[in-house]
Amino acid sequence: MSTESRSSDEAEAPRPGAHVPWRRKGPIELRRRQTQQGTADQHLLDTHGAGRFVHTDPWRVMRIQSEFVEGFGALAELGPAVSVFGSARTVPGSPYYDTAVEIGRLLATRGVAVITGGGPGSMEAANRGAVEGSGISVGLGIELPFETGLNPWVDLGINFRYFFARKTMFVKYAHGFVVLPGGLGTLDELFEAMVLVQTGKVTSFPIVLVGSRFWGPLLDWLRQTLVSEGMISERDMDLVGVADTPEEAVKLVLAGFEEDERRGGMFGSAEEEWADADETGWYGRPEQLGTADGE
Ligand SMILES: C/C(=C\CNc1ncnc2c1ncn2[C@@H]1O[C@H](COP(=O)(O)O)[C@@H](O)[C@H]1O)CO
Repeated sequence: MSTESRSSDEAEAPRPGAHVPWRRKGPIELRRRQTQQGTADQHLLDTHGAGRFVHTDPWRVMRIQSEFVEGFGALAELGPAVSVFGSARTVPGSPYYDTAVEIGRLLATRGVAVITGGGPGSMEAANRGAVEGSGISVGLGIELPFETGLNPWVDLGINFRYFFARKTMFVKYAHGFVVLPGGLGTLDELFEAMVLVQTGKVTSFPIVLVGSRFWGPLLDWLRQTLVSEGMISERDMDLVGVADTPEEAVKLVLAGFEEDERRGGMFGSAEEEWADADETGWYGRPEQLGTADGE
């Protein structure tokens, strides 16, 4: 590049041979005052700076990484599992609570582990059902300002600091979602799952909404507003199924799972999945296919 065509930023860059303080830290190059940050060893050994260092972004990246490592390690051998979502405020003894207990129990008796957010309400209920059904009861807790801790029915619990690391576990280790009535947290989890299926980041992943009375108005809005305004396609409405009983919910969520097992594994070939898409309505669209494992 000629000197004339350089941008003003580039014009400030040191010419070869010009003396400017310069350091390299792995892939990062530092010049001038940026070189005066001290070395990693200095930060580690300097007792005055130690407290501040743990609040830096590189340190946070290590913590984030460790959450993935811990989560992958703890759940790698879980076997077939379904994630169950629903309100943290569902009251024990209420119809929604009892429904969640029964869903957890039915999944457990079918040999399917139950994964929840590990909190109170419908999460606790589903974990309780899993224990009552002699199954595996998993809780992926989240550190919140108002600490609630893992519910007492969690047998395998992991506490996360970061929502996004925790969310990865819900999807990576489950073969489908059951979504009970809930508030913002539940809606967040539902829509994230729908987007992952819609965009082909996960495949053969049934999402079952429990309670047509509760979910009906939302589904009507999706159809009447999002579909009619062209924001989603009519086929996107097939990303979710609706059930009104625990038996129906478990049957729907395991139908996709059993279909997948019949094909010989967690992820049958993408081609096969798309070929079946019209019949089952569970799968996204071939033109949106990313990679089967979402990476
Ligand atoms: C609000 C209360 C406790 C909060 N404790 C939670 N512990 C674990 N996971 C939670 C908690 N709150 C929300 N979640 C996640 O969101 C979904 C429920 O949120 P909603 O807004 O109640 O629908 C749930 O699936 C969790 O993953 C005590 O009242």
